[in-house]
Amino acid sequence: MSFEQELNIAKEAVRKASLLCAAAQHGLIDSEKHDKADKSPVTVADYGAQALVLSSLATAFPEDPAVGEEDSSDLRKPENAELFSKVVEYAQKIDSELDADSVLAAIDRGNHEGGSTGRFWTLDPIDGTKGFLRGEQYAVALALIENGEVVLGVLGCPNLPVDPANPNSEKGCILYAVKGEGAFQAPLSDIGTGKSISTDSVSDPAKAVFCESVESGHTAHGRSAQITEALGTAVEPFRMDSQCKYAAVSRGQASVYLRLPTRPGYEEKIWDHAAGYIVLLEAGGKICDTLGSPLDFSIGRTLKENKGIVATSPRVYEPVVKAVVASGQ
Ligand SMILES: Nc1ncnc2c1ncn2[C@@H]1O[C@H](COP(=O)(O)O)[C@@H](OP(=O)(O)O)[C@H]1O
Ligand SMILES: [Mg+2]
Ligand SMILES: [Mg+2]
Ligand SMILES: [Mg+2]
Repeated sequence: MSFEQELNIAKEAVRKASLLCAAAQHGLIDSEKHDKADKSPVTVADYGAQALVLSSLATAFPEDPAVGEEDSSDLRKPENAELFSKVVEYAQKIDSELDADSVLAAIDRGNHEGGSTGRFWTLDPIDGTKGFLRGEQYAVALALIENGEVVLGVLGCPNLPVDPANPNSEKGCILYAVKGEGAFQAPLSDIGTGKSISTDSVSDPAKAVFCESVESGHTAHGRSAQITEALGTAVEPFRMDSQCKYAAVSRGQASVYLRLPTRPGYEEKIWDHAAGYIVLLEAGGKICDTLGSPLDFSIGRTLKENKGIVATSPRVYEPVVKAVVASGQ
């Protein structure tokens, strides 16, 4: 098996970060969250999870750079001292060797620019922070990119039921994939016991189950309703936060994940997609952007050459992409 050590380290790092997030989600108080300069939310758990994952990677692979969503600039400001001390407190509960300086240093290992040569990790410590704050779905998403191609991905989904058919089953899944080796899921409580997962085999797009973001600012809900109608289904997409949508398509719970741009200049971030992308491809799925172009992870921190996302099980791919392209911008 290729990337065996990388996969083991990545799974364990995502498991630990998922534990931190789950511990923080219940009863999160105002002083544990913050608005970034772009007005998007961040919490002690986003920072703590980035510190845990990037410090594990720094120990195991000191030469590997990382592209992480968060940086420490706000945490270093005197007015955020309380937020910072909570981050350190949460991180130390999981890894007692971390202190204030090592938390800041680990977070700032995420400052790499990405690109097309060599290898780097990309991390979204909490994808779906808005879902996390609502007590709903979120994911810890970690991927390895080599020469511009995603080669490994791990998704920690602490609130996702282990059995897609049973919403009351144990909650907390880890999904993972290495390029060319299939996709797997294990309960977060026992990450050594992965079972192979695959997409559904629905071929009639009118029977396809669609999913999309909860947030109307992140995807155009009206346009997806038009697309499903054009494909002959009256059922609108179900809504779920984060890369759990890639998990849903990868394990046959949904056939299609649509992400339709809400404003022209927005560039999707590589950490919002890399881990879900490789898990989905290895589960048998297909993916492109809303113009039908392949996703390009080789040009920096964003997917700036792409517009939105269309991710599907294999047999509905062509009709769905055709309908999305026909629905215009
Ligand atoms: N205008 C926009 N269009 C698309 N995605 C956006 C967006 N503004 C923010 N996002 C991204 O949407 C992600 C959440 O995805 P979803 O909507 O599927 O739950 C956020 O990740 P974070 O929560 O990590 O910041 C953020 O990066
Ligand atoms: Mg964010
Ligand atoms: Mg994200
Ligand atoms: Mg995030």
